[in-house]
Order: sequence, then structure tokens, then C-alpha cells
Amino acid sequence: MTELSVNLNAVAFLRNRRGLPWPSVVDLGRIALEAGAAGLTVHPRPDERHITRADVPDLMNLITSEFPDREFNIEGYPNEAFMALVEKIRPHQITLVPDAPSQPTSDHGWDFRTHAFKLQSIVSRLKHTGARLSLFADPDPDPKQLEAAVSTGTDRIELYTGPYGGAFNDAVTTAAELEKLGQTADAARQHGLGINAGHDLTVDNLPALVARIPDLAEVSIGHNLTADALTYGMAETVRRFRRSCGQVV
Ligand SMILES: CC(=O)[C@@H](O)[C@H](O)COP(=O)(O)O
Ligand SMILES: NCC(=O)COP(=O)(O)O
Repeated sequence: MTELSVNLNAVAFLRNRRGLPWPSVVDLGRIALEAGAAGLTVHPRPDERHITRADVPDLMNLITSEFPDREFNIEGYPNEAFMALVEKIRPHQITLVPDAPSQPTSDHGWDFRTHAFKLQSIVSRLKHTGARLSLFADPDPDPKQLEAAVSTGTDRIELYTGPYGGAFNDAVTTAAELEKLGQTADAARQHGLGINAGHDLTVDNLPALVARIPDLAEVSIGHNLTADALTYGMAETVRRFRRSCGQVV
């Protein structure tokens, strides 16, 4: 079954517009978990444009104290500050992305052939936290790329679905991007890697993705989910996204 992890970045972005404590990422995270989300995801970027480092222990405490059967996934670039944060928090999953500090968003995965050696020591160090490791990956079924990903010691890759999600008004490109994702997932499976996915996923594009990648373990979704929550509320939105993942709600 494909699990849904709710990314709270956009909630934090709205909160940060003013020096006020609402909307609360903890309160919205609680509603999402009560509605059946398998976990929460945050991406505490160096500039704290949305999720701050202070948010992270509050959200981990929410899960460990109120939802001990759910997961906390922390995403980020493995600089020393990020490594120290996740080593202190010890989340259930750590997702490493190759983002530069100034990047507007995550818009590409790791080039494993270039970065495997660097990632090996980072993955090895972070495994001592007890977390599952996931590495952000472009849709690229090249066996050399997947072999390099395996050499890092990672448990999973997270397929970058931005090009797929961004082609929402172009059926031909959508189909082509979906097949690239599917072929990459097929290759990853053959190499023993678990498969996550994320970026610009919606209730409309999720069903085809889950159908093409039936063992897709987890999708992490924030931007469009938060937009829908403005219309339907967080609880009903989580239920809508869970149904789009094929879950019986
Ligand atoms: C890795 C990924 O695609 C997203 O989880 C990322 O966290 C998006 O970052 P922003 O919310 O800052 O755009
Ligand atoms: N890893 C993807 C994620 O957590 C959220 O991406 P998006 O839904 O905000 O594009």
C-alpha cells in the first residue's frame, strides 16, 4: 500500500508571513495524522523560509507522544547543521536532497555516479540514528545510476515527480514522464531499492502513478495538498489524497 506523508512546508510558509503563531504546523500536523496520514514530512532549509529548526522537535514530539505508529521524515541537504539536527531528532526517515541553499525548491535529484562516494560516508553516519535513508532521484532508469545509488547504502530512493506533476495540461508529456518514472522504479526494484516519490503530486495525478508503480512505498505531498486544504479542510483533504493512493478510507 502506498502511504501518504504530509509535508508541512507550505503551512509554515503561510505562518511565517507574520510574527504570529498561526497557522500552527503542529495543529495541522495533528489533524493530518488524525485523518490517517502515515506520517509528516518537513524540509528545514538553511534560510528557514518555511519550516524552522524550532519546528522540528515539536513535530517529532507530536508523533512520538500522540501517534507512535506514524513516521517523521526530515528532508534536506546533508551539510553539518542538517546532520547535527537529524542526529539530535532521530526521525524515522531521512531524505537527502542535493539542494543549494538558494534554490527556490527541490528541482532535481542526486547524480549518483558523481556523488556516490560522498554519499556513502554520509549515509553510513546517518544510519547510526536508526533512521531509514532515502535519496532524492531523478527519473533515470540507467543501471549505472541505480548501481551507484545502491553503492551509497541507501534504503530507498525518492523519485522526483516534478516534471510529471508539472505536465498537468499536456497529456503526451504526462504519459512520457510517467513511463520514465515507471522504468526507473522497475530498475530500482531490480537493484533492491525501496521506492518513494514526491513533488507536485495531486489527487489527479496520483492514481496513474500508483497504478504504474504498485509497490510505491510512500508519497510525500505538501504544496498541492495544502492548496486543497484551503478548499476542503486538512482532514478531508488527507482523506481525498489517501483515496487517490488507493487506500480504503
Ligand atoms: C524534496 C521535495 O521535492 C520537497 O519535499 C521539497 O521539500 C519541496 O521544498 P519546498 O517546500 O521548499 O518547495
Ligand atoms: N518530497 C516531496 C514533498 O515532500 C512535497 O513536495 P510538494 O508536494 O510540496 O511538491
